Amino acid sequence: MDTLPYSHNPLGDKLAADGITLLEKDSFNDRISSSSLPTSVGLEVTPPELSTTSRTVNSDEIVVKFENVTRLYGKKTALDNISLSIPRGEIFGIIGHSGAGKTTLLRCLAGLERPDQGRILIEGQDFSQLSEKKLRSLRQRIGLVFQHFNLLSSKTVADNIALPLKIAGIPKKERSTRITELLELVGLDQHADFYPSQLSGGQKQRVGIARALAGKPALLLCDEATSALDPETTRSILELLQTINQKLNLTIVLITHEMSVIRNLARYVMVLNGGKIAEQGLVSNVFAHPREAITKAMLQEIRPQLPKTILQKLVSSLPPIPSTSPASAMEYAYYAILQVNMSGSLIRSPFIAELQSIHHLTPILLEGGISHIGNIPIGTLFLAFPAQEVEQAQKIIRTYPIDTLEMLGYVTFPY
Ligand SMILES: Nc1ncnc2c1ncn2[C@@H]1O[C@H](COP(=O)(O)OP(=O)(O)OP(=O)(O)O)[C@@H](O)[C@H]1O
Repeated sequence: MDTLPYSHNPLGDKLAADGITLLEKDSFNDRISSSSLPTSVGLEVTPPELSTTSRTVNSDEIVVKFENVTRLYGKKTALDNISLSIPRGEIFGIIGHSGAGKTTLLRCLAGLERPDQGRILIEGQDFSQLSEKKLRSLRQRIGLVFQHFNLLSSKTVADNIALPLKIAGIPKKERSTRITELLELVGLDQHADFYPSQLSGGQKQRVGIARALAGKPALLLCDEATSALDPETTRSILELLQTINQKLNLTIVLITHEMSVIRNLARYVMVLNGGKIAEQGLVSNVFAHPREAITKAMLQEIRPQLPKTILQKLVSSLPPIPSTSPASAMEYAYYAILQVNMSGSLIRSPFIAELQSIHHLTPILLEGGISHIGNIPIGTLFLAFPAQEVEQAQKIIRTYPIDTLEMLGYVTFPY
């Protein structure tokens, strides 16, 4: 008898309890009927929640729509008035700390929970109005990828992928063709007869992805799909998800606590905090111009950091000047450190050279780095200026199209 590793995965437990995709722990005996969904009307709308994009989308291109969704657990508001629209073929990331409401949102999205207020529409169908039976068939339009893969250990790779097809009543010959296609898509065509115990973590997740795609879903939900993987394997799984998104024009929702996953894969991001939307929009905009403290804090994960040796020596203000020394001596003994965040063409300009040659400042580059979101470069520089230069330096730097400028404090050199 197979045992699914649900215990590692709270969502897996909850999904198992609700009988979705991985259905019953041993038997997969829930029967899901296949159904075709009506196409929705073709009115021209621009999703207000994605106002950072100028793209105009047909309403029938919106695969997921939340309208003022609130979900309560007793007195606890797990989701508070959430509105979002996800156009077909997009990769949408949802990020937040533990307890932010990510799992609740995913469960609502998967049709496992009904909102207490508001509406959820998948391909124009209102989840909250559907009977259990219709809800089950709508769930078939949703593929789920789990953090801990949730494969059946006594079944081969091919049989794991076959399960949802069997449940959907797909004939054997068709199943076999589909499995061959899926194995090729996920790069496991040589592994059909392997058992999960013979696979690496990344290969197991490839099987999980193939299984989620078996029913040709309209939407792929990935719940911390790479959190159990090492960085190299994470990269290869993110590349696979990107290939799938492009080849199949499949809409993907990523739930994660890692900004690097959002940066590498998603086009849109929603930051959840305490059940509320902190901010949402194009990843390139939100990353370059984070408005909320929670977003800024989460972005620290992927921005370069000031070396610890310098951080430890930072003081927030210049120490009192000893009566025996002239003020200038004290100023000359200290450097002020500025953090400059910038994006786009400024990164490719001779910014530091200009500070020196045109403005006669003497910055020292302490630390820095550039990441790319799509083809937009986003960079951070930590610059040290002699304390007496820092006011002027801030004024001048603010005349450039930077994203943010922060004065971090003072430090003596050599550090
Ligand atoms: N069944 C429940 N009963 C009561 N409170 C709940 C229940 N499920 C979730 N909560 C609460 O709702 C809030 C959101 O929980 P949720 O699991 O959605 O957060 P999360 O962002 O997924 O966190 P994590 O990353 O730790 O899984 C939390 O405060 C949590 O304690």
